[in-house]
Amino acid sequence: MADVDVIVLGGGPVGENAADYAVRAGLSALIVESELLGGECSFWACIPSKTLLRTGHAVAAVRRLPGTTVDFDPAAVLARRDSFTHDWDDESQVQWATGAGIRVLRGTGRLVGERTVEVDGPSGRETLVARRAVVVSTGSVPTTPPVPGLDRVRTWGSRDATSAKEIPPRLGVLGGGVVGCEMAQAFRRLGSEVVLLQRGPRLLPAMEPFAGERVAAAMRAEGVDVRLEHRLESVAAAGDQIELRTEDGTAVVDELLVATGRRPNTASIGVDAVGLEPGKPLAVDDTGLVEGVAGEWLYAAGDVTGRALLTHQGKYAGRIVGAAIGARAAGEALDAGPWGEHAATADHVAVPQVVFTDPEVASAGRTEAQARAAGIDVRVVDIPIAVAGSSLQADDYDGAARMVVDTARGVLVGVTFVGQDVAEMIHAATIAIVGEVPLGRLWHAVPAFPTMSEVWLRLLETYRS
Ligand SMILES: Cc1cc2nc3c(=O)[nH]c(=O)nc-3n(C[C@H](O)[C@H](O)[C@H](O)COP(=O)(O)OP(=O)(O)OC[C@H]3O[C@@H](n4cnc5c(N)ncnc54)[C@H](O)[C@@H]3O)c2cc1C
Ligand SMILES: NC(=O)c1ccc[n+]([C@@H]2O[C@H](COP(=O)([O-])OP(=O)(O)OC[C@H]3O[C@@H](n4cnc5c(N)ncnc54)[C@H](O)[C@@H]3O)[C@@H](O)[C@H]2O)c1
Repeated sequence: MADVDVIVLGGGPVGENAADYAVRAGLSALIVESELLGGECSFWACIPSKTLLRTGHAVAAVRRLPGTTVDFDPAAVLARRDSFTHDWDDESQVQWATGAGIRVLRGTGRLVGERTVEVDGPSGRETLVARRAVVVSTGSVPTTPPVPGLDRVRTWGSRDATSAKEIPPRLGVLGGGVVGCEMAQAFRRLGSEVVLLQRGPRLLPAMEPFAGERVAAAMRAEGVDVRLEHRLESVAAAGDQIELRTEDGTAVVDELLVATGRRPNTASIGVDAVGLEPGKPLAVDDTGLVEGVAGEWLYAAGDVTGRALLTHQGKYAGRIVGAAIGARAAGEALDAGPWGEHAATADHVAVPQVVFTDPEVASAGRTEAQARAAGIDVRVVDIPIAVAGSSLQADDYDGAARMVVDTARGVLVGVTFVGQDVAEMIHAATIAIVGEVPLGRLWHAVPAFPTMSEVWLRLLETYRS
């Protein structure tokens, strides 16, 4: 038994937020964590991957200005990565949790019944029963495609790439999604020869087409061998190396990063004990309640729901879940309508994402194709990013902006920027989409001169002309 209101299964960024917001709502919370508190994001994903990219981008930015000479030491980049991951020690996160009033239990948990979790930990097996709710936030795991030989050679997953202690002379990357693109460029800039195989016609296929096209062009210009429409037919060990066989030849690499997507981590967490199918995402309503389980006690948030595999969006869902559990426990009516306090409405229409390549890709809301598929009449405005702010930022600044407008409502439904340093501009788009700011009013939001945000003025001028 556990003397606790809420048990959170999985202490990644999402579980931490759900527990924190349950405690803020006056409940007690306990996180069960099998590896490191802070999860994939802090130790193997967002944070280490961005440290591997950041120095290379800063160096490239400086080189775009005349009169500069700059170089960097890959070993120092790896050391900075190690400091951000605290050498894969979660003590500071445990201190945060304790300070926030959250209990942490080390061990591997699984659902065994209503509000009941069994945990195998260092001191044996325990069965815990939550008074109010269980939140599942066990994240996602990488998928492996059925390529002959792949199971018989040494491969890297994203964890191996982000925690690498040495830079391989030749790196193969299978998959041209976000992980594949970010890691291909990071390792290229750290000194690897990189070959990237993408089965489809474009990199970053979930984003606007020009995003992947520009990232591919930039990576090729710096020597990444980007092969589109490329099927990896088989893989074989070649001594200590790995031979990749494709329809038009072979490539030999020292390491092969498989970055072909992720699936929700529900295969062995006991969802069958509550009538759900293992391996499938946990479908939730907008308050985070798991669909198909009676009694309003089982919630889920983050990657495990398959909604938006992004830390910020999962944390948003975690905050909503914690608050919703608190409100239900207090007998309060939930504010669960669109944009209500207890509804993750933004998941459907206003998700921001940044791909931290150079050029960066920053998007919010829907792509043109997604908007049209949702039945929205759209007008699309495409312009280069060519304002005083961008020309000051870098010589020969090369960027592109797209705005997708719902013509019936006169509001933005999607924005994408591609270019150096565009990440920090995307929050304005998120605000305009969430706030459903009429374009007539947005016209009065005057961007400061000479910033890159003047691209907003050009987008609106083009739309009005
Ligand atoms: C290489 C890479 C880079 C990324 N970069 C970004 C980025 O820049 N920005 C961004 O927004 N997103 C990024 N993501 C996505 C981001 O990492 C995830 O969306 C985020 O980590 C999801 O958080 P989560 O809490 O749902 O799951 P996780 O972070 O995966 O946490 C789940 C936790 O549950 C624990 N757990 C699992 N099963 C059990 C069990 N049975 N018992 C107890 N504990 C368990 C795990 O040990 C883990 O700590 C990246 C992903 C990858 C792979
Ligand atoms: N900066 C960020 O926000 C960030 C960074 C990294 C990861 N993430 C998140 O992590 C998730 C997982 O990323 P991911 O890149 O692993 O998955 P993904 O789904 O984004 O991309 C996988 C890619 O692999 C390709 N692919 C699949 N099978 C293949 C095969 N057999 N051969 C060649 N190509 C193949 C797909 O066409 C796709 O482009 C993403 O959904 C993303 O949201 C976010």
